[in-house]
Amino acid sequence: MTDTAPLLTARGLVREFTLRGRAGAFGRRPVLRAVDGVDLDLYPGETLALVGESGSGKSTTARLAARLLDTSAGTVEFEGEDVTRRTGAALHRFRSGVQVVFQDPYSSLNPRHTVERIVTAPLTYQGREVPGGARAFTRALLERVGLDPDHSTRYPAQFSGGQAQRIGIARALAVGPKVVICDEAVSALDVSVQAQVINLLRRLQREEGLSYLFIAHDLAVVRQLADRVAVMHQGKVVESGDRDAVFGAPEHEYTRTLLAAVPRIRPEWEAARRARQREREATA
Ligand SMILES: Nc1ncnc2c1ncn2[C@@H]1O[C@H](COP(=O)(O)OP(=O)(O)OP(=O)(O)O)[C@@H](O)[C@H]1O
Repeated sequence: MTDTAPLLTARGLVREFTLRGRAGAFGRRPVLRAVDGVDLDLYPGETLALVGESGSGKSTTARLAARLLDTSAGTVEFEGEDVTRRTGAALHRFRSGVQVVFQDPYSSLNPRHTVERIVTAPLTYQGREVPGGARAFTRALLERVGLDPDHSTRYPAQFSGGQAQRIGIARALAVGPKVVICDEAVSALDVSVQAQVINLLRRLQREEGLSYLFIAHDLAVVRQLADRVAVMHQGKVVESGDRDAVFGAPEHEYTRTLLAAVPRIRPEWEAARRARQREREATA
């Protein structure tokens, strides 16, 4: 990885939130440092997973890297250019390169808009033409993510959770990004649906050379997808490296605790859960 330049780089990222509540000494309100000096490098074609317990700062880091949130300090670079303070058209150009898929597909898709309007919105928002027209463009995108192209005039509520997440992925792909930041993108899905969406992400990466910054608290999912892993604890990256090295021989005490806390799914529970899922699908 080191002989290629990283696509997306974070250096010394800091984000503080001013908390509500009574001001303390000198009239200052309490401040929470959610992200505390994070360095990250995402290389072309790889998946870098950001793991850590709830509240460790993963989502805030993702939002800073995607420029959805302003930094308190530190820089974000994309393809070697500092994008930390970009606005307007320059920010749009950055957004064409870096897209986000969020956790909850239903709340991140406008329920009153058709799929066609949803997936072409990033282009129209940026004032870009939709190549080949909205209908043909949407049909092609739906096919790419494994959905029926005839469903482009449907609304989000007419899709299952897994299908809705595929629409979220299609929307991210619409602008032709090199980086997709997946912020707990498969966490809300049932395990079997999760596996299908993970396979889709893998296929898209293979076919299109995408890079993923993959935020997840589920280490089993991370094992399936990540090339490298960065472990966050209290706003800092405490350990990072190749997936097998981090999982196989964790150096930091916190990583060992995190790995030890992974619930082992008992095979018989998983078999029963799958049977229930099949039943639900058969009666749907
Ligand atoms: N807008 C905000 N205002 C105040 N505090 C915030 C805000 N956003 C995040 N935080 C706080 O920052 C810390 C880090 O949150 P963040 O969501 O980044 O963690 P996380 O590792 O992604 O956790 P989770 O997996 O639960 O989403 C938490 O203590 C959270 O409460």
